[in-house]
Amino acid sequence: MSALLEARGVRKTYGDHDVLKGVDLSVDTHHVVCLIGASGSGKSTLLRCLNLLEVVDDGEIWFDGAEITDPRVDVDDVRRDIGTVFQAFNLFPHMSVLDNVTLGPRKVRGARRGDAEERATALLTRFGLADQARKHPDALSGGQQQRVAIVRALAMEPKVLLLDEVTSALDPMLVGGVLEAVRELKAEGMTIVMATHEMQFAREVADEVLFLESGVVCERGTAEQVFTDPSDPRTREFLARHLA
Ligand SMILES: Nc1ncnc2c1ncn2[C@@H]1O[C@H](COP(=O)(O)OP(=O)(O)OP(=O)(O)O)[C@@H](O)[C@H]1O
Repeated sequence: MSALLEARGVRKTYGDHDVLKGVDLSVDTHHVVCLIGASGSGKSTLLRCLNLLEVVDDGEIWFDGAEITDPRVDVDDVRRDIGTVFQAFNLFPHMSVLDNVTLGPRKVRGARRGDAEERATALLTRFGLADQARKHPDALSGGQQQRVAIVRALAMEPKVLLLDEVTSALDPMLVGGVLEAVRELKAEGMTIVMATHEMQFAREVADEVLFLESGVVCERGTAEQVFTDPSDPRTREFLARHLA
């Protein structure tokens, strides 16, 4: 079976800074792929290339059997199926939690309000947010807001979820609840690509781990291989600092 989402030789340059230097990535359905690496190594940029928020300078992105970097592709169509959750939750502050979650299904997928609300309520309940549905985001903790952002992405029924440092902006006390939500998604078989600084979590959930340094994938393998027997000295050095 071919991969659901692939990057083939992706290059991205900002000015004279080569941020991605020919990155290959292959994500199978139901797999969790974790991107690890130092700040500035290119993890977020890679995720932004995968959902076409960035235009790649070279290489291709393939999704669901089609090359989506082909200029004839409708970007909005593609993004409907690729859910993305960012470090800063990016909820609409003037809308209730429920409206934040139902907006996409109603406006983009054309769902009826009643159906969208029913589904949103079921998702909010599953992620422990049923009591928050009528509140505005600023009445919620950062961890709750991030779980709403995950629910909002799920409400669009994406085929893959891209998670960009979803716990980095959170108080350490609130990280656990968000990681638990990701754990649940994995258990349900959601396909996920996740950039993270949470090494223990990556080790626990990843089917594959990619270690990026300066826009190059230095190491890739199962979590077991990468975390217990890394072959590249740069990975060893990084993990020695971050697994301590
Ligand atoms: N829009 C942009 N314009 C110019 N440079 C950028 C832009 N976006 C990212 N960069 C640069 O690209 C490099 C990679 O950034 P990126 O955010 O992808 O790294 P990262 O591995 O996700 O880092 P972090 O772990 O801190 O999120 C950094 O040097 C960053 O400054």
